[in-house]
Amino acid sequence: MSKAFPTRGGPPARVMERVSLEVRAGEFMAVLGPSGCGKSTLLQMAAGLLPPTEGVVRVLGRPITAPPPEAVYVFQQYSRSLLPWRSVRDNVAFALEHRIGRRAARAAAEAPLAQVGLAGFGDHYPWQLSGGMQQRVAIARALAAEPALLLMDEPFSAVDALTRLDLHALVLEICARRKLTVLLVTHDVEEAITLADRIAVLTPRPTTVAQVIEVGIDRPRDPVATRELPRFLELRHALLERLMTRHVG
Ligand SMILES: Nc1ncnc2c1ncn2[C@@H]1O[C@H](COP(=O)(O)OP(=O)(O)OP(=O)(O)O)[C@@H](O)[C@H]1O
Repeated sequence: MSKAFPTRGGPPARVMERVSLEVRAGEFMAVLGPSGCGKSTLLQMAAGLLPPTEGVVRVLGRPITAPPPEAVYVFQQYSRSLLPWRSVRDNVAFALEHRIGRRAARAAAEAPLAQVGLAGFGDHYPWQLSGGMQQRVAIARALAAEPALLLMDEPFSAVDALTRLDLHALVLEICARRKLTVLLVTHDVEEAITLADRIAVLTPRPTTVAQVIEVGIDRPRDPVATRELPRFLELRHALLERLMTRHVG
């Protein structure tokens, strides 16, 4: 698919040029690219939130023009995606209320909260929690919807480095337990290697897919020990070399 945005008076800004990417069922794919290359645009198109200028997005073989019911989206700005006037439990219940009603949704919120390590925090409000805990709430809300497809836009970039490692461990654990297909957009090379089965590397604008790399590190993975493996270091080196701006052009 291709994407161009209209500009005032000038020719359209071509952001994406014939991007073709297939995410296999049950796979964790990371999309890695330099800042501003169009990663969020790509994810929004995959989510049916933004139409491509040319081409088509298919989810489970169906062309989509609106967010598919199988998918949930986790945003970078958890503080903006949680509802501050609702308790943690009611934020998670929000994902289910339209299907099963408020009371049943509240009860169903407990399991995903426990799964992200927040059992006992249901009555707190988002603003009473740390950034990492708030992002856990957002992940619990995503899981509550029992999605087949999880779309994540730099979900860990707003938290500190140690919290990020904790959240990586959480995501690895969730993916080991549930059969999820994940598309994660990130500019963090180490995050992509730690979490993904394959990494799609994007070029600067107008964006195309430069390469799709098989990570080839066995699971279960530990986010700390994985960083010391020769394969991790080899991939990290190759990806950083490719993505650093001095190599662009
Ligand atoms: N609605 C829009 N109208 C015009 N231009 C847009 C629009 N949305 C995005 N762009 C442009 O498209 C390009 C890609 O933006 P996008 O946010 O997808 O990049 P990104 O790779 O996610 O960036 P970052 O890594 O900084 O988050 C940018 O140059 C941006 O200015």
